[in-house]
Amino acid sequence: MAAIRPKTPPVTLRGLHRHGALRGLTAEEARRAREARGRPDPPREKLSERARERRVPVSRLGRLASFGGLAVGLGVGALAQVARARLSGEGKPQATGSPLDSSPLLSEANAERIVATLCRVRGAALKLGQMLSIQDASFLSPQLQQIFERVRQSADFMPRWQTTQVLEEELGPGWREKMSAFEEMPFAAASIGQVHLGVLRDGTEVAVKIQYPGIAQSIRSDIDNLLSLLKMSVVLPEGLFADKSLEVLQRELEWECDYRREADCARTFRKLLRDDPFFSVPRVVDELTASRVLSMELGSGVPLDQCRNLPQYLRDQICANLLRLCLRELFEFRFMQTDPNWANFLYNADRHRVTLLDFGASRSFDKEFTDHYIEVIRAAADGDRAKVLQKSRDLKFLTGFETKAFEAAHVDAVMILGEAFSGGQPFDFGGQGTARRVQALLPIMLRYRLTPPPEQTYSLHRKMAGAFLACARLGGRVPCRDLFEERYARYWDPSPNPGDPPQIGETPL
Ligand SMILES: Nc1ncnc2c1ncn2[C@@H]1O[C@H](COP(=O)(O)OP(=O)(O)OP(=O)(O)O)[C@@H](O)[C@H]1O
Repeated sequence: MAAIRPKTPPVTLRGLHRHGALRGLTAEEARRAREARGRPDPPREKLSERARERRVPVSRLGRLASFGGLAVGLGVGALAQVARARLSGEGKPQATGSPLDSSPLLSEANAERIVATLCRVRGAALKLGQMLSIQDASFLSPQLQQIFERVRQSADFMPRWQTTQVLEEELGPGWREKMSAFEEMPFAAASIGQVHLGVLRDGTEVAVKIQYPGIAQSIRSDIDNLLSLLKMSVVLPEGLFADKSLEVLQRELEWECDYRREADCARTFRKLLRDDPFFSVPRVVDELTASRVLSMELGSGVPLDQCRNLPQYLRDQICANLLRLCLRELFEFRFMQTDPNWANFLYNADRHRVTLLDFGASRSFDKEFTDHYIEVIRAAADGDRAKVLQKSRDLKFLTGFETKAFEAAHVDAVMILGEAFSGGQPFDFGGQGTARRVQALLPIMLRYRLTPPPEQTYSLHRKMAGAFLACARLGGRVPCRDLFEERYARYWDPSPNPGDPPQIGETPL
């Protein structure tokens, strides 16, 4: 196999196949990749030092009390902040220009309060916070971004008695006998569950995700509580959290709380990606899975945010595969994992492969939707503004009665995204500021939108934006046009492809 040179020429689709993005690394390449990262592979994630053992408030009243306490604390903190500013003669805090602007409520002390409360109640509010924290910096004020980032890194975990209670209720009293070992201390704490290491009787290591109690029942009230708090502290752009988006968010969170559904989605993805040269999906362990417990084989590797120091050619390959996967999910499987959290992609340098995690936010797309959607991208890639407009109407993204200003902003946004798919050269995500340019159009789009976008686009756009952002942060150069052309040709090719995966039918989505 050809040795990899330190500097490789720009990535092309043929190059991807030939030079290895779509195959594993040799032992020597893996060694170099590890060296480039400067340390050996940790076997798995570790809980942040800031995480603390704390009971999750289960009853609605208990959760409300936590939010109420925060509101009072914030008010007091803000008054103190304003008083201090007056006494020291400071003016109003500087506006950042971001749509979610800062206010005295976001002082350092109040930031602490918000972080502590979100970590304690976890659930929907924490999930919403996480979703916001992976947005581009131009959208959230730096203070809010920092708050959510800290929440993301420091969620608390349940005490042992609460963990055991959920395990017994879900798996029965004999759950412990199904494993030869079970680590009492979780190695990851997430918004709606925490993850423990277990070892099956045959020696297989597994990740046992255990849902916090009361989370599923409190989605609606948690979202309402968090939004009231956000509205107290920041100016939310009109239309951003319109009823429709909240409805969609609520439904997605309900899906995420159903671990049986997530297990089904993981099995489906494992089947769909069984021959993929770059991505794998861990096996679901049925006997340790129920509505609030999900066990899967342990994946090894590091989350993508720790791949920023890899050599350029490896980052290019990772990014190309991320986009290849997005296109396959949407236009081949019509089934997509829509949570773009970096932590859901574990890169294993030894195998030069990525293990996919977290299928709770998976959903399917109907053929009529993808038929129109692929043509919107086609038109954008070809620079055809009139067709972008027409296809957006076909997609019901626009009614046809919008103002000219709105139509122009919409087409501009699509064309900016389409740039990635239009050039003959690999697209350099590091240098484009794509997300920032689209964000600049948001005020008009939020203000003049006549119809809520089709339901399927909420999670799709979150995923696409997340994938673009991941590629930008990794500074990847990707032959997007080639990837799209290949997918487009296959999409409209009537002859069944021998390599095509089976159609999904069994997953209730
Ligand atoms: N099979 C696995 N192998 C290795 N690590 C795992 C596995 N499953 C989960 N984890 C770890 O646990 C973390 C949380 O798991 P997961 O993302 O499935 O939970 P979640 O509640 O959906 O989290 P989030 O709120 O981050 O979306 C992952 O980011 C990863 O670090």
